[in-house]
Amino acid sequence: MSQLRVGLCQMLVTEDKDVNIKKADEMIKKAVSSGAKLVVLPEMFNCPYDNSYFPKFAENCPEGKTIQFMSRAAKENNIYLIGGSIPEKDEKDNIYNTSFAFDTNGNIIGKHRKMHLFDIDVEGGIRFMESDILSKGEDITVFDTEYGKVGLSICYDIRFPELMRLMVLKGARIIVIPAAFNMTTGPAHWESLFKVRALDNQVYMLGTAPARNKESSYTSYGNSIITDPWGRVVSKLDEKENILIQDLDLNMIDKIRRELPLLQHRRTDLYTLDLLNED
Ligand SMILES: NC(=O)CC(=O)C(=O)O
Repeated sequence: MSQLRVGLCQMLVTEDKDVNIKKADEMIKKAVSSGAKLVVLPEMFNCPYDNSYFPKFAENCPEGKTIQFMSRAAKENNIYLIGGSIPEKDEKDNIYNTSFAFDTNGNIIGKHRKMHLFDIDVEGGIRFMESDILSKGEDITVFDTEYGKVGLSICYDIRFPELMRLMVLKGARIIVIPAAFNMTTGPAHWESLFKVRALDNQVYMLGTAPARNKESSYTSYGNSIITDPWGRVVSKLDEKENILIQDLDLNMIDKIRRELPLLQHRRTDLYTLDLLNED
């Protein structure tokens, strides 16, 4: 398959989980009616991005209400669905920021627990400490689709080039990043990060953010974005609720990797990037 139409749902997240699920359902259907075959939701799409909400909104896998909804939505709409992220609770009550990916039959084909927690304190800007509540994920996530391998990470994970490169070494041709940058780091870093990660790794990068909600404690930057393997911004939203629909030319990945063989030119005789603890 050389073409893939994707739909990035930049939805407004509220304090009501049911309202959020309903909104996600409507936006997925709209993306599908525009021809999207892979649909992406934003980080923490069922819950305000705020530590105080995570325990209350957290769900166990696979029985959680949001997880069941996502599986149904993927199957009913015959799409690959990357379910942004939600607070996920394990059997020991540890809470993770987790992204679930579903195939067209509603099966979970990927599950990424945010690996790098967002603990920052910028003078005159934002302070956020995910690790006060959340636990770290341990696994790199790459899964197969009929369009090729897809890598999945969440928000702050994009700042770690080693993780992005490891996904590419595992075969990722598209990297999906459900995210929620803010009004300090968004204007400064969002677009540059998507451009440089696409350029370095010669992949499509897809970033889906929540729409900006001025009433929430954490203000999302929005600006959902797609960058291509040449490092260009292909398409981008502003801060408002909307769906970004875009065709990806998957042949471009091979063309650029052939013409400018960065991945082959790595000096692996001099340096390596090792994945520790691989199963
Ligand atoms: N919210 C995040 O995880 C990351 C973020 O906003 C940033 O890296 O900036």
